Amino acid sequence: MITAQGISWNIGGAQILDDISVSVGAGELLGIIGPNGAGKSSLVNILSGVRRPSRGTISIGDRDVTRKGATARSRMGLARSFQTSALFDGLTAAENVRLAVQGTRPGGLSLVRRAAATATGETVEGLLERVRMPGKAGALAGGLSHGDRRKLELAMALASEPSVLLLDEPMAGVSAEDVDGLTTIIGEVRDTGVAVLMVEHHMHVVLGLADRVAVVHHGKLLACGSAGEVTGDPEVQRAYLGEAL
Ligand SMILES: Nc1ncnc2c1ncn2[C@@H]1O[C@H](COP(=O)(O)OP(=O)(O)OP(=O)(O)O)[C@@H](O)[C@H]1O
Repeated sequence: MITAQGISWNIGGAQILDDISVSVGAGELLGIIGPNGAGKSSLVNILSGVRRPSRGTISIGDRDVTRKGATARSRMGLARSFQTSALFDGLTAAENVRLAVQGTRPGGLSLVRRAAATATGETVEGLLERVRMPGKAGALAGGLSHGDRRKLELAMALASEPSVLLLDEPMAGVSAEDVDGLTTIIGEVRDTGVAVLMVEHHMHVVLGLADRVAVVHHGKLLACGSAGEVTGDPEVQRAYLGEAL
């Protein structure tokens, strides 16, 4: 569904990404792991169109979107969540989701967007149910726990019924209990046929949930394969020296 080929990114004289190629198919979850500063968020920014790569190409479906911006890519079925919160704290959970749903309406539809999105889209209530927050529709976003805020952000990212979902640390700062809940929800999203690319530091989550895992280190793709393949890779083990894999 989304393919990046030979992506390099230089900025301010520094090479942040070096010849990275990854792809995620429909109904597949690719986990991206790597030490701090490895270039994971930079890769998500380039895939979503927030940043332009110095070299390489990006396709959504069979369309080359390398020169398309974030808005055009979102019209083609791409959605993302951010490492930092993008919620309106003074609005309720339902109001936040409603804004996200309304934001998806004016854009034109494309062939790549999932067929389900050609209808009016899921209702706000449906999205809140999907992230297990039906009872919190009226709660102010600013008063929600970290876990619920992450779920709400996920509901908002799902408002456009994306075919490709990019998640940048969707479980950052949440309790262990909420990590389990979010893991289940993200797995369900993948199982509906969405191509999910997830950057995440919770190693046990990535290794348990991802169909394939890509390891980024110093801007390079160190390994990509099943959880067993990457954890058994000596180069990956060296990159994570001292950390449990
Ligand atoms: N706009 C920018 N200008 C200059 N350097 C940048 C820019 N964006 C990112 N970098 C640098 O690129 C490197 C990779 O950053 P990035 O945020 O992609 O890493 P990361 O793997 O997501 O890290 P973390 O796990 O800590 O979030 C870092 O050294 C960062 O300082």
